[in-house]
Amino acid sequence: MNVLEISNLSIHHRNQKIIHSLDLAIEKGDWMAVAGESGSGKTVMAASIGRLLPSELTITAGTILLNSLNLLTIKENNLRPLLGKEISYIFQDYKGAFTPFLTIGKQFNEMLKAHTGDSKKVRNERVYEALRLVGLPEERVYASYPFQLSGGQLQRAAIAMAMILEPTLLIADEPTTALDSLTAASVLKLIEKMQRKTNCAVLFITHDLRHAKKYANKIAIMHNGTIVESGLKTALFHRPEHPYTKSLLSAIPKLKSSHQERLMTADS
Ligand SMILES: Nc1ncnc2c1ncn2[C@@H]1O[C@H](COP(=O)(O)OP(=O)(O)OP(=O)(O)O)[C@@H](O)[C@H]1O
Repeated sequence: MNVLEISNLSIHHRNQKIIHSLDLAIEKGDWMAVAGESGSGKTVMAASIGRLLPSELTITAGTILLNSLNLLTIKENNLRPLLGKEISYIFQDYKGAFTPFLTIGKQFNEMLKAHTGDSKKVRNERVYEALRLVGLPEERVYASYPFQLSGGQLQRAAIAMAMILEPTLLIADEPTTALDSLTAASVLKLIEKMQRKTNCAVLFITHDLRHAKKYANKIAIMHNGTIVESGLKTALFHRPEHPYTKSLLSAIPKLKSSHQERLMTADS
């Protein structure tokens, strides 16, 4: 069954089409990578799912179903509790995941307070466990302000926050672009671990087809505001059909041997 089903989505900026006739389906446990050139509409598409678009962009057609619930027509009051609980986001700008003036622990606590009836003691235990799970020293990070953590630590904390309520859909919009390659690899492995634990669906926006190749089971290729081709990774890599997909694949650096390929994907 599809966790997420986007059908015939169109988004405009005034008279300009940003997204048009876009279809995408993601099943439970899928890691769907969306790749495509800069400006093709990946971020706008991802933001539209949680109705997080800036006001100048308008959804002009389509449906976005999350477990059969149309996110585009439900009332704002009913949508808000789903964000964080059913749909979580991780962004490239991990600094934006946290308010600068509150400790990380306080921000986790507020999140749990908003979505659960847990007591303070239970909330604290859950926060410690969530931070431990992503490999952070829980007591120190709990008491830290965002600026006291490194980029990699902050992105780990952002992942812990995104996953603490075990959402059905995790949307990761270029989560590693701002990180060095070793930290990026560890962050992607962490998302993989969290997905295995919860069996959530992952919508992974990336520039890097090597990341898509390594982590995703399905890939969608975006071009000029729509998805031109999508399907199982193996099929798409071995038998691309759309000319744009073919040109994108041919742009991946050619690898001389499987040994070199292993080296390349190990640090990416
Ligand atoms: N707030 C906005 N107002 C007007 N146009 C916008 C706005 N946000 C995005 N766009 C336009 O929508 C198109 C898609 O942008 P989007 O950020 O989704 O691309 P992208 O594929 O995510 O690119 P990148 O890989 O560089 O992040 C672009 O032409 C962009 O200029």
